[in-house]
Amino acid sequence: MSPQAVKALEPASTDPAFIRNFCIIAHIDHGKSTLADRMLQITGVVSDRDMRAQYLDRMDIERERGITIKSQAVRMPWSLNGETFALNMIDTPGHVDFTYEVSRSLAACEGAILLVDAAQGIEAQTLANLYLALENDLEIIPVLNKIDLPAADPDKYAKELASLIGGKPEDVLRVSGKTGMGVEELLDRVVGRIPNPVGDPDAPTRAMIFDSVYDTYRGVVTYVRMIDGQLSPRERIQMMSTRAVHDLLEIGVSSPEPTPTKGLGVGEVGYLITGVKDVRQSKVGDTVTTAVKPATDALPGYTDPKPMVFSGLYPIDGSDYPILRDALDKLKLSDASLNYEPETSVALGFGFRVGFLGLLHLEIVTERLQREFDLDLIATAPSVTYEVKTEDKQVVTVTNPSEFPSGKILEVSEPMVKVGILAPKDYVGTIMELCQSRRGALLGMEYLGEDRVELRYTMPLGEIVFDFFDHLKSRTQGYASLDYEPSGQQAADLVKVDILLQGDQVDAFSAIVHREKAYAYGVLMTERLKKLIPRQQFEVPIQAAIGARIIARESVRAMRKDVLAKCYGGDITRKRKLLEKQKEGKKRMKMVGKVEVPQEAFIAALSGDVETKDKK
Ligand SMILES: Nc1nc2c(ncn2[C@@H]2O[C@H](COP(=O)(O)OP(=O)(O)OP(=O)(O)O)[C@@H](O)[C@H]2O)c(=O)[nH]1
Repeated sequence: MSPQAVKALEPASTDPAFIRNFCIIAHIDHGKSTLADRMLQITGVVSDRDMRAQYLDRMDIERERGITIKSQAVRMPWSLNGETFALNMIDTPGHVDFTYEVSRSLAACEGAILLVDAAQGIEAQTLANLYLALENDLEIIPVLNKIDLPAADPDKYAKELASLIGGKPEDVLRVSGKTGMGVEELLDRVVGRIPNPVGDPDAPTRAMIFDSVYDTYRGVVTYVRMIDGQLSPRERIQMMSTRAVHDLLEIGVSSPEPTPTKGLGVGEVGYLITGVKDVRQSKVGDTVTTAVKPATDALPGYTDPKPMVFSGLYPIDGSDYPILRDALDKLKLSDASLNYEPETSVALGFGFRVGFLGLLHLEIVTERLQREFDLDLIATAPSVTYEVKTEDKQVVTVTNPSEFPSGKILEVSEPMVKVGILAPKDYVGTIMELCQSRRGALLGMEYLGEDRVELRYTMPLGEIVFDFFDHLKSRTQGYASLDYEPSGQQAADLVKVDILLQGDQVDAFSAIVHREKAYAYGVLMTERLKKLIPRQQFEVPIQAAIGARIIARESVRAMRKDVLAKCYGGDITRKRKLLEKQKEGKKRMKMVGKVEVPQEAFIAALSGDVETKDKK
């Protein structure tokens, strides 16, 4: 390990004046992880030999998708004017779904590097993360990245950034995370511009939990930011929300691997291991204090984010249900934004209704469950929360279409979001057309610099969660970027469309859609299921209905003869092989009433991609 790296491991001097806590925030793909890589190398924490791209992106999914999902904290040493500082840097995710991760990282810092791709300029997430950082009173250091790119236009975007956050264009730093150019000057600016953390070393200890990860070998690893007092190894600590007391088995810093130190003082960022295996003992936002001299007031915790999208998760093999429950408990530890509760479906059996921050969050969680816990799952179509007022003035909250009350409905209201879309001005027309088709109402349009426009809409969340982002990207050659935030509920003419097989309703295929789109949904689903359901010994009528009214129908014709008919008199092995094949096939079937529906029918019928296949 390099001398600097060894230096980084010593706990910072008790004087927090030599500590700087900062994060890197930006729009997705503007280069946070690559810049973090260069910082790890330039400060000597990771040698050139050990360096690999996106070093801090730990999860396979992060590395495969090239996106950051979990905020990783790392300590780096940096000297300026003969003094050595401990820089605690937090790399953050850029996607709109992971704003919660960003907001937790920001609360542990005093400053933020606002990174903008010098070839793309300011994007929706740049603005969204900037507003979050300003809400946390962070010192902002504006930086243009990727200035090595031929398409980079730093002069143009320095002006844009300066007009956005104040200051002069010449104050905007210009770096390349790829080549390392300008990064040393940036580290100097971090030391010079970001205030050091403040706190009372003699007050009762208080540390804020800003992340926690479940490690199969070490149990729960809790990441904290020290506010007051200090923590030492072997100390007995207390979680203020549960009053639970634990022995501190290990305390240290990530530099970038977890490395034990002699303790943590005011302003420091590090990790604690207590050997606890129960995932609920270490809640993000909780305050850690010492058992011997506990603090009286807990720190302001995080507000758990409101899930924006719901989907039913069901194990394909019903006996995997307990494994799914434990897996969700474990994921919840490292992803506090995950909300779930048991749910049953006539067609799919026992599962969970899971709340996510957005579609990418849904995809990532489903992928993590399949990969880290070897679970084969069906995810029902994503839906949002509706408030349904019935004739007797009761208001029913519906997060699953099957909860939609039957009988006379007085009003249905749906969640709305305020949408911000940034794109080159040439795409304004196609974007407005798309938003209009999703029941969007234009709030305003502003020019940012000469050729970019920010469009603001209110739109039903239900019109965004499925494929709006994909359509927005494909209509604008990927140039448009999107951000949204909740903006209350609004009444709308919504109906529940049911799908019936042989007259039996299949709850997994029900959906709540706007009346104007009900017929199209019914036709789409009946046509799709006709392609996916194999022929049976009898005809299978497939119908779409609103209440008792049938709005679309298809049917799967009966199989003409017994599958063995053609081999009577044939040799016994062939007959046995055919029966074996038929039995194998049955294993993958879900019985819905008397109809055998293959698993892939549910998956294909519920996933958006079949829609695009249809379109193609
Ligand atoms: N030419 C050039 N490419 C860069 C530079 N920095 C990053 N990239 C490339 O830009 C892409 C995104 O880089 P990342 O560092 O993963 O971006 P990110 O902001 O961390 O992405 P998320 O974590 O998903 O938000 C990668 O292909 C990088 O190789 C740079 O300074 N110059």
